[in-house]
Amino acid sequence: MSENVLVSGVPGVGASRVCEGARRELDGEYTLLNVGDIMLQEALEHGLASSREELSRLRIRDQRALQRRAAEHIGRESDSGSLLINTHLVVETPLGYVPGMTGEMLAEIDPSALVVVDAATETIRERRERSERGYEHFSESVGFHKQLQNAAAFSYSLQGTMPVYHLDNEDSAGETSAQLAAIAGMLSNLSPES
Ligand SMILES: Nc1ncnc2c1ncn2[C@@H]1O[C@H](COP(=O)(O)OP(=O)(O)O)[C@@H](O)[C@H]1O
Repeated sequence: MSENVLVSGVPGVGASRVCEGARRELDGEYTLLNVGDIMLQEALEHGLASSREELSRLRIRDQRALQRRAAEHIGRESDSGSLLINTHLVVETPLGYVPGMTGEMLAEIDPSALVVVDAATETIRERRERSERGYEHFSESVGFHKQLQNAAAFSYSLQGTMPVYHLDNEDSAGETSAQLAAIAGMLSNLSPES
């Protein structure tokens, strides 16, 4: 049976790097998808946005439609095997924070586990400054974003049956990747053969 593992982190915490490392360790057992990339691809195809920043500036209604399409895409991908899904549980927009997932998306993706990648607020700020990925449009409210994300994680958990796992990415990203790979591997081993 295939498993879907949702991985979330406040932008800059290192979730992408950790997911990429875990994917390599899992050696083909899981495919890595990034919800933001899928939404951006959909937005490009429909002429709605041409960058991640523009994506977060779309009307909430349009963001919802893109989220729905991304979930459908992921649902189709999960028919072919297990997925590591890098997403944001809480999205920062110029008008405030909005949920990165909806009940409808969760029902479509049906994750087996939700992993929150975490680090100290100051560490996240420093990583944003050092990174070339461009985090300039995010506000300084990293601590608040983290609080919302943690609240969102458990409220999403209540809507389904997935446990929430906390991963500390304060030190070596390689070690955090190995921990994520271990969780994903454990889930695969728990699954009954179908
Ligand atoms: N454990 C870590 N130690 C040091 N730097 C890290 C660690 N994890 C990530 N980084 C760095 O932090 C920056 C943001 O990481 P990235 O994976 O792009 O973040 P996210 O996907 O969470 O926005 C990158 O420059 C990355 O190399």
